[in-house]
Amino acid sequence: MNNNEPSFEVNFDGLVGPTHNYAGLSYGNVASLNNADAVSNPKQAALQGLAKMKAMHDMGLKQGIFAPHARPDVDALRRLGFTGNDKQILNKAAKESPVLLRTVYSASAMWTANAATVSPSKDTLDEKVHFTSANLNNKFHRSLEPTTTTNLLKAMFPNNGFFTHHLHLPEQPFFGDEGAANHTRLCDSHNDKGLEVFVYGASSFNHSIKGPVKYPARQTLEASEAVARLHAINDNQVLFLQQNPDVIDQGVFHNDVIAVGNENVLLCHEQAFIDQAQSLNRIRHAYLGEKPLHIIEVPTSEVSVQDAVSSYLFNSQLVTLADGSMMLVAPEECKNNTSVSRYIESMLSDSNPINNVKFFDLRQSMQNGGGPACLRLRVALTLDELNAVNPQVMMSDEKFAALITWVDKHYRDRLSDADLADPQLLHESHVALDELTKILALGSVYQFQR
Ligand SMILES: N=C(N)NCCC[C@H](NC(=O)CCC(=O)O)C(=O)O
Repeated sequence: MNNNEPSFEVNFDGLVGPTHNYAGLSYGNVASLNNADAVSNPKQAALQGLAKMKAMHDMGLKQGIFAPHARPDVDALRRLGFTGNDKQILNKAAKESPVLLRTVYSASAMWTANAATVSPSKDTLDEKVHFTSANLNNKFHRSLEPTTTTNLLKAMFPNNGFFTHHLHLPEQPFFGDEGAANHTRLCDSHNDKGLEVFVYGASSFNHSIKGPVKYPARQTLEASEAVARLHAINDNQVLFLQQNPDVIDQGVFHNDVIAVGNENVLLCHEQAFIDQAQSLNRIRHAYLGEKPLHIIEVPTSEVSVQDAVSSYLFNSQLVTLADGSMMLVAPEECKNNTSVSRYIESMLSDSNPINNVKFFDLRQSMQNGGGPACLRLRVALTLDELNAVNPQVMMSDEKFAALITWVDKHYRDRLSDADLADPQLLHESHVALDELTKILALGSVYQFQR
């Protein structure tokens, strides 16, 4: 099965936007709620993200940059009945509904694992790469993202001979879709046909499927099925599994908080899936590769669900290095958690392809429930497809330097709730993003530029 055609997994990381703040908007996401009143540092957040991107680039991996969205989204406030010019609207919202003001300021598009679901050309009937932006219907602040996400994806992947972009699913809870955070691809190597595993939290139509009782299930079975249909994924390359509803109720709001896959490795917690033994057997049975599939199941006795949620062990990235070995790209919180760091040590010495770990300080994002894997959208590409990507969105030493200068010039180092009423913040944000679209050659992707 293994072919020699070169192929790449490119990680497109969300560049943290200038209005990154803590607003407590994501019920079911423990970190978001715990830090609802914290003061953020957008500059540090952006620099932490860029440091990770640069480190990945320096390791020889292909790294891309996903631009932030324009915030505040004043049009959303207009749609909700606020009138006047931008400044008047922001003032009125600050007085009448501070919570709505927070939602339209959220920089949540930084978590690009939720931007879209991507199916590589090796998996699709027409042999094109398919993208469907996620509707992120479960949270109002995130439901503002899909249209701009699609504009950005089209500017990043402009060649319709290689890339197909689908409209996000209906904006309705029955089709709640959170993108690649609930989607893993298993294969011998990125240039082989993969098994696309879609993980859902609940079903909208089938009430015999028991969902969580405390926190919401953000991804529905019906949404996953629709995305697989849109992408025309070959039948033998798709699997739908249910996430364990009990762990959703303990703060595992996306599957990538409890499992991560890369090529022929699936690292997951013992409680990740419903009927775990049967779910894992379905994966083994459907796996198309010839190499051994490594399913590394982390026992509760070694890492509790609570430790998994607080350390974000499973929100690590798992990447294949040039020598074929795999590296865990983990948040620093894993190093500081005794049971998690002990587990990582033992996993690295066990016989499996993962034999290295690198820890990153992503605290600004982590405090909103976003770890290393939340910050990136994986796109597996052939060489021809890679050559068709807008080259200006790819990381390089020069691009890194330009982005650091840009962040230093435009970003504040402190943002609290009180700052959101300041219309100057909107102005600063627009000036910064207008300049960014030139650095990344994106064209007029934002509403304020049209
Ligand atoms: N697991 C993945 N792939 N992504 C993490 C997304 C975190 C995001 N947090 C937020 O949206 C918090 C915003 C706030 O409270 O200010 C969310 O809950 O959707």
